[in-house]
Amino acid sequence: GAEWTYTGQYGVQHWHKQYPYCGGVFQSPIDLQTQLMKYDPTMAPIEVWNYNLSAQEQLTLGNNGHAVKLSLPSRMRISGLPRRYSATQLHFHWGSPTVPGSEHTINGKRFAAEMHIVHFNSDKYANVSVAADKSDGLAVLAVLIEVGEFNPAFDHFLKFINGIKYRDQRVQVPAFNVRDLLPSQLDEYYRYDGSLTTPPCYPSVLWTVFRSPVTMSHRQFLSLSTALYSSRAQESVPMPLNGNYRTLQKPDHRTIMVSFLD
Ligand SMILES: NS(=O)(=O)c1cc(-c2ccccc2)cc(-c2ccccc2)c1
Ligand SMILES: [Zn+2]
Repeated sequence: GAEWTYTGQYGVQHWHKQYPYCGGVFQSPIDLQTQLMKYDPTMAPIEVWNYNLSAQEQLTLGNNGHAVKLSLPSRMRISGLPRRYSATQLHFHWGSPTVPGSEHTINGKRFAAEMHIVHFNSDKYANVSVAADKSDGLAVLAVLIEVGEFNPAFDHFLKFINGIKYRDQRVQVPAFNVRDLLPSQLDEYYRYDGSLTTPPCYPSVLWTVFRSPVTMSHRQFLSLSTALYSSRAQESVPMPLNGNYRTLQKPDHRTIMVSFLD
């Protein structure tokens, strides 16, 4: 599609001109505020299937100019949701080394970064392209990231990040256990109906935001937040890729279901 960025003349306030849904309802991300929350005792722990990929398999790590993304095989699945969803990719949103850049906030607290594992409703749709604009098409697992303890799981792809510094660069990386990127507890999460947080902003995402953040070390976070450019290698002026998080959207009278009581 046409160009879009996070700042400037094609920044987040302008997306709706090229992508009408971006100006629509049920947009993401939102601030997960206590007063919008409702405990739902029927929300089961999220279960992941086939997340433990073997190192013999290779995944494509790419820089699409807006984020760093890792392709995932569709046999990776999640359950504990109203339907069964198959994975397609994971990617990250961050700020800068000194400015936090998660997309969702919790009672106004913004975290250093946020990882999204994108799944599509494989019970109902043949592939993610068909599912992407359907109201029951996508389910995204969101993991909030804080700077703290070193996390070896992130190094499975961070050690290759200098191979994809520029837009449209891709490398193959050995697969690994993607479960290790998730918090240890998958039973406590926020749930709401929302949208893609990038154009075309389809209102097609069942969001699951885990309550517990994960950590990566400051050195790992510097690598994620300073290694990439949104410009292509041959462009004369390199444009650092950071601050790739959308502004908070209106709650639009949505209720945020929570799987925990305290
Ligand atoms: N942030 S997100 O989770 O809502 C999201 C989902 C998908 C997505 C991916 C596959 C199928 C369908 C939707 C793609 C992006 C994206 C991020 C950076 C640049 C361009 C697109 C972002
Ligand atoms: Zn995302």
